[in-house]
Amino acid sequence: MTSEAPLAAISFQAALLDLDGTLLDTIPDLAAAANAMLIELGAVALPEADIATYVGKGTENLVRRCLSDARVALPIDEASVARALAIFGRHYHAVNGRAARLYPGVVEGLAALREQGLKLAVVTNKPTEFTLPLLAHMGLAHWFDAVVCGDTCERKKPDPQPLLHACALLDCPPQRALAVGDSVNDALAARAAGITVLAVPYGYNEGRDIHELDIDGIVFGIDDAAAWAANPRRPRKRAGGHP
Ligand SMILES: O=C(O)COP(=O)(O)O
Repeated sequence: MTSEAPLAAISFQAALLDLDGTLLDTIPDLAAAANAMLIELGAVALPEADIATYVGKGTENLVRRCLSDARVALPIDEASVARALAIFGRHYHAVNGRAARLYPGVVEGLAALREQGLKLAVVTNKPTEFTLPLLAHMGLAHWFDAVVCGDTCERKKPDPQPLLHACALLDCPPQRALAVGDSVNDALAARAAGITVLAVPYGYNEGRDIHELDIDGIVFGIDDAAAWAANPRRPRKRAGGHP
């Protein structure tokens, strides 16, 4: 496909869905665990809205960004980060899924994508130890033919490796896959993998505006993404262009 080709020419075989900020609002649980960690380390708690901007590049990055926040200023040498990560993990396991909420249209959208014959995968930077229990707890696990987590591949999003791994697991050429995410990590990973990518506006995107992203369109939920997949309605934009 060239950058000018109409997207209507694509018949998608798989949807690769981001988790945090796309399928589920996980910020209340992530923030509760991060703040329990900070308090245990003798630091102040941070506002949930600020912690939300630290989500998207995996758990270790979230912990490092909390420790190095100017209001916290805890050491970020390897031993300190490893200790903080263990504390965060203990707290997150205790609350994972407790306050998490499905975004509107997720179940309807997953059903519609399946109805269209697409295989479904979750591709998240969240580690496996938290992802699998969360999908089970939220009643989502049965929808997915593959789950690729932050520690499944050598590299995380924004590297294309996890999306390409999901394509291989689903036996789907990248050109026939549709990624849906909420952040720059999803957009960059998909572009590098040659995968069509949509973004939802209600997620985290590290506090940035999704209009800055190089993507193929904005959709307002997974139900809207399914409608888009059935009838791609916007031409692919050049790098830097708005959707
Ligand atoms: O940083 C995270 O753990 C969240 O990752 P995700 O947005 O790729 O699901």
